[in-house]
Amino acid sequence: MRIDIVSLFPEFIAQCAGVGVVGRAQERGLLSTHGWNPRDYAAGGYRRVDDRPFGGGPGMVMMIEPLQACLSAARAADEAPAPVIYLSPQGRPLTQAKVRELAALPRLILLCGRYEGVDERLLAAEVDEEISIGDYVLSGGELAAAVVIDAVARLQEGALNDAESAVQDSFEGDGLLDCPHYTHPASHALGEVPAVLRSGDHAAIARWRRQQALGRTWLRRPDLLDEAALSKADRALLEEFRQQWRH
Ligand SMILES: c1cc(-c2cnc[nH]2)ccn1
Repeated sequence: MRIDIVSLFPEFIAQCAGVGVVGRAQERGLLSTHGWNPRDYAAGGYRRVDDRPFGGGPGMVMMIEPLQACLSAARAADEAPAPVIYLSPQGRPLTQAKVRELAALPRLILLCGRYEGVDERLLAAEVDEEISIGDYVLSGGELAAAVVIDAVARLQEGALNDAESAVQDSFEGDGLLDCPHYTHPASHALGEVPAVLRSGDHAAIARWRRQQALGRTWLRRPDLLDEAALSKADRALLEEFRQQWRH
């Protein structure tokens, strides 16, 4: 099995993949891992990979272009087809059933975000699946990628010296999924930044972000909604989202 990892810190993954079960699986030729750094595909002297979020707010968002070029290079490195998996809290929870499904593939491409996240247009165009390793926020996707690599390596024939069964951990889920994020450029072949985020109307922006978070949670993780203590305003926003979604 081949795993390509797109990350601003490929050395992190190389360290994790070089020891223990994963290191042994690589030595035995059961698995190979390959790191790709989007900064190597960023234009200009500063090799910029992130920019400020439209609509304001803290942190930075990873830009489309370096990631798109880096993913193209990773894909071209081997003829085997591979799903692109983005590690994020907005993803579907990783379960052992999913690990078994991934472990049976010839190849995976894992995309690790940093900062506030990745421009939503890149995700929409390039990502086949989002996976979360739990309902908490990490500093980036690398630790989650290391978890996926470890879990699928253990299922490679001959990786484990003895018959150990992998245990599926449950997690306490609460809160809502994040809203989509966008950064420069405002216009791109992959689409436009939603106008509200460029309006400068902070109340409208906050409303839109809350509604998107509620709507995404309803669509992707309704189980979390059952747990969340929604205000009257939240319920009205969500109902509006549901109406729009159904039309
Ligand atoms: C996968 C990724 C993440 C994450 C990526 N960047 C910040 N947190 C959290 C949980 N599962």
